[in-house]
Amino acid sequence: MYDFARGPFPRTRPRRQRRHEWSRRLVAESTLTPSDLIWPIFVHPGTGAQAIESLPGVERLGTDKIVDAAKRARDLGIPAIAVFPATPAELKTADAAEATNPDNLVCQTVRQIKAAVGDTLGIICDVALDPYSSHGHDGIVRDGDVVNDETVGILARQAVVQADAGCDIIAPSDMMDGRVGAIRDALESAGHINVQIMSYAAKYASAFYGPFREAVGSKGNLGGASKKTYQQSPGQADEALHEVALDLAEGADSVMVKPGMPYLDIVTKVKQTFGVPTFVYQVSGEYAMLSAAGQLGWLNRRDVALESLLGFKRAGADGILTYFAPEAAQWLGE
Ligand SMILES: NCC(=O)CCC(=O)O
Ligand SMILES: [Mg+2]
Repeated sequence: MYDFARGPFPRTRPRRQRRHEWSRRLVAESTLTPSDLIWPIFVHPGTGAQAIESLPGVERLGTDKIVDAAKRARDLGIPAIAVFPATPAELKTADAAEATNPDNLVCQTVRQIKAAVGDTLGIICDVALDPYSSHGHDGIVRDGDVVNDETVGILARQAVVQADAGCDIIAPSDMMDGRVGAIRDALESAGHINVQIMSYAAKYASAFYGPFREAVGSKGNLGGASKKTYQQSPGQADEALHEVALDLAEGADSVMVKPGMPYLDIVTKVKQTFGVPTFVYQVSGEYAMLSAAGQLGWLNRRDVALESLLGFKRAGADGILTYFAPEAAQWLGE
């Protein structure tokens, strides 16, 4: 029928299905649940909680706080946490020896959490030297170069001490070539055949990591130096697929893209190309940006956080590392 006063009636009206909340739910293509979230937690060797100025709402947790945080994660339905240490300055050295100390802060924390929650919560540990090195780089520096193969040998030992402590998922974030294969071999040789590897396969040399470096105290160590000789340049997409292919061939169980929001196209490409568990890290700068706008009243914290997380799911991510994890899980449960 044609109404000459009003023009043609659209036969297809996408708005029909948007009219009611039940209908929007019924046609929803992507959903977000607490099971999609991984909570990165900062730990320090003392007691009490320390604020992190550039990450409002995020704290470094002392030894008396960490078990409660782990239980909170579990009770909120968050499947796994990632533990990051703020290593005291006096333990940082050029050779990052503390990284392979079986009694370092991360290993102690993992043992403490596992003793309390067992296998009801997964624990992820980063493998990289930056929280332990006096120069702030992820690897060993020789003549100004971050040397690959020598670093890989240390990373493999770091992975084994973390697995010995009870870590469930080893997450190499260093971007050295060949480290996934070396870590896999080292884990197998040490009997850790069921310890997973979640590889930071496509990690970009990004300006969004600033607040994290404040949180683990590596900012001053790094000074103005960049990580561009090992992390990917922001314009690279094919190279990300190459990196993912290499890490899968070397034995990674899952892969990660990092940062998140500026790299959603990479998440989609990785998921569509490989069809493997694909994670994305909504990094500290992304959290800081959304939090700051929320504090200023320019954006609604809850709404932008949940929208950004759902966006990662729509892009193809199977899970998201995010500092919003406990808050988001709580919002999702309301
Ligand atoms: N390896 C973990 C990180 O580097 C996190 C970066 C961030 O949240 O900015
Ligand atoms: Mg690589």
